[in-house]
Amino acid sequence: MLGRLNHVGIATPSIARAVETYRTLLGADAIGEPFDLPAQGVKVCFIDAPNTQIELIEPYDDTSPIAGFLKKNPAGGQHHVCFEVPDIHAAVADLRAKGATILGEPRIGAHGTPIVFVHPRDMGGVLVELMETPQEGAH
Ligand SMILES: CC[C@@H](C(=O)O)C(=O)SCCNC(=O)CCNC(=O)[C@H](O)C(C)(C)COP(=O)(O)OP(=O)(O)OC[C@H]1O[C@@H](n2cnc3c(N)ncnc32)[C@H](O)[C@@H]1OP(=O)(O)O
Ligand SMILES: [Co+2]
Repeated sequence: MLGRLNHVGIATPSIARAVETYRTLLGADAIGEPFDLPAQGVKVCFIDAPNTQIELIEPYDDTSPIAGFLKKNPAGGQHHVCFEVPDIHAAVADLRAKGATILGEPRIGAHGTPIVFVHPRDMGGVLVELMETPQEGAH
């Protein structure tokens, strides 16, 4: 089931400030345009690294799923890791059969393919996102 690491999600109170940090301290130059994803409650900006992506996420509004995380971590921090899976519904069924808690049902994520989250208590304290592998040619 476990596929490639697609991205590392970083929660931040300000995408603009986080982008500046990655640009000035790490020399990041492949930085996408920020965009809103109200259905997921976040604003998003991708930074390309050679082997994966950094996904900067900022709350879209007060009901954002990352609002609680930022209350506990006001400066932001590492929020989730995302692994690709070939078939999201098969992955969800497999995980549920093994007793894991899946947060909600698969929904379309920032890459346009279905995503779902596994509760951090089942994953050693790490919030894990599973994402159906994009078709060849898509990003
Ligand atoms: C950009 C779109 C999309 C993509 O395509 O990539 C995304 O990535 S969207 C990213 C944001 N969306 C989500 O995170 C959705 C799934 N998350 C949730 O459903 C909730 O955030 C949560 C994981 C259930 C946490 O709910 P919350 O109400 O914020 O927290 P609690 O205070 O109730 O915490 C319960 C428990 O979990 C621990 N926790 C919370 N967040 C994290 C985290 N990011 N990593 C690790 N652990 C986390 C929290 O500390 C609590 O632990 P205990 O105190 O031990 O109970
Ligand atoms: Co993500």
